[in-house]
Amino acid sequence: MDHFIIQGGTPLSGELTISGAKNAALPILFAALLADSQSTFSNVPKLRDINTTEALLKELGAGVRWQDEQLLIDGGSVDKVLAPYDLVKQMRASVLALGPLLARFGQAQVSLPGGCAIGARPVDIHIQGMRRMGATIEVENGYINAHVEGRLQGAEIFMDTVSVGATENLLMAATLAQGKTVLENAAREPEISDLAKYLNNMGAKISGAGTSRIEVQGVERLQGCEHAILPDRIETGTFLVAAAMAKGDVLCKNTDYHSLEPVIEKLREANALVEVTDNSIYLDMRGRELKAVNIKTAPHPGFPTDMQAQFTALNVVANGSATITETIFENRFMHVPELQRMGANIRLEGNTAICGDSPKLTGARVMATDLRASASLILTGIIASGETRVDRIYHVDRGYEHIEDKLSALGANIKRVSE
Ligand SMILES: CC(=O)N[C@H]1[C@@H](OP(=O)(O)OP(=O)(O)OC[C@H]2O[C@@H](n3ccc(=O)[nH]c3=O)[C@H](O)[C@@H]2O)O[C@H](CO)[C@@H](O)[C@@H]1O
Ligand SMILES: C=C(OP(=O)(O)O)C(=O)O
Repeated sequence: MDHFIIQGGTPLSGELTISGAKNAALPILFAALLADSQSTFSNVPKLRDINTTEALLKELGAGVRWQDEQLLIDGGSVDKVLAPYDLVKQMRASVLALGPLLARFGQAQVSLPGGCAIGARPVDIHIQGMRRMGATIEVENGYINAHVEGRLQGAEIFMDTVSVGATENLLMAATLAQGKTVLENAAREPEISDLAKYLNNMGAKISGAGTSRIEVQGVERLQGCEHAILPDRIETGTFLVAAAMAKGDVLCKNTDYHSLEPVIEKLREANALVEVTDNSIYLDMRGRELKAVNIKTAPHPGFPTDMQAQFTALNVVANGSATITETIFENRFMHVPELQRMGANIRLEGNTAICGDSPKLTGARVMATDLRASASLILTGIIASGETRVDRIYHVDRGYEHIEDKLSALGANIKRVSE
């Protein structure tokens, strides 16, 4: 298994180009299953999760190929409706195959994704919503077995928890349903708006994406089209935090500050100078005092849980004490014991981490437990004195494109070691 070796204490300065968003690309690539013709995607990040998605789409019979940095997906040849355990277990987002397969073929068999390091992550809201649309769904032998006679039927669906994945799955299913679907208490993440943009370009009739009430007028057929994946706000935020922690400066290009407002607000509160243009964000922390900030995660437009671990690391390096409260996932503090091994002064109380001053951070051998936890360990390793080894970096490769190359270009001393 690969690991990273980081020699800490190097300054960070420079610019980088932000990749396409993993969390937009995944639902959008699955949405290509709704069409009987080819879609062409640009700005698709090169990630392990994208490789897994390609493998699953191929398994279902879709045409999948890269051409000149664009990913071409043809749903016309899909001839299977079974998403097997071996692929789904590698990536929870595989459950997003359910809505498109059921809506287009009237049946789907998708392995239950199971829990993961950050929480149990059930998919009951996805299943209940599809039942409301007329599907018969049984969960047995670890699989979600769904079918519907004829087409799904439009329905009014109130989701009692704000769920990004359930909103996406039901939105995709509703595009080919008969009649009108209303999704109430829908998630408002920018990735949902990007999915709706793609679906509308395919011929869907969706309004209200990006608000908590989405209306979908079902259509009989969708066709492939071109789509550029929106920039990754979490990758952007991670690099902004890295520069703030290292008291350096960074220019993130090909990004979108609108989707990052809660994060930028917190970076300014931490005393960073942040300047934005239409497609770039510049952060300068040189010669400034980094101050700890209180964080409470919430669904968009609140502070994103996917930036929580990175801000925990920021607070460890910053002056003063502050609290980090995680409200989305019940177990998203796996990075804390690893950060403590590097000298971090953090105390956990329920769903809150209390971060105090940590006068001495030293390199250590630490283990990545999930994607963003891994990022927090890498960023702390860049600040700590001496050598840090980060094990199990396959988690990082799920969601960060060439993170070691991008950090090295900014001045970090980080090397991938393949065993
Ligand atoms: C691929 C992708 O886009 N992943 C993101 C997506 O995950 P994902 O879509 O899995 O997260 P959700 O928004 O669904 O989860 C939010 C909360 O709802 C709960 N829940 C969800 C569905 C359900 O049927 N029942 C239920 O109880 C979850 O356990 C969690 O506590 O949104 C999360 C919250 O912003 C992000 O951290 C992930 O990076
Ligand atoms: C939790 C994340 O992703 P996933 O939902 O794919 O596990 C993430 O991107 O931080």
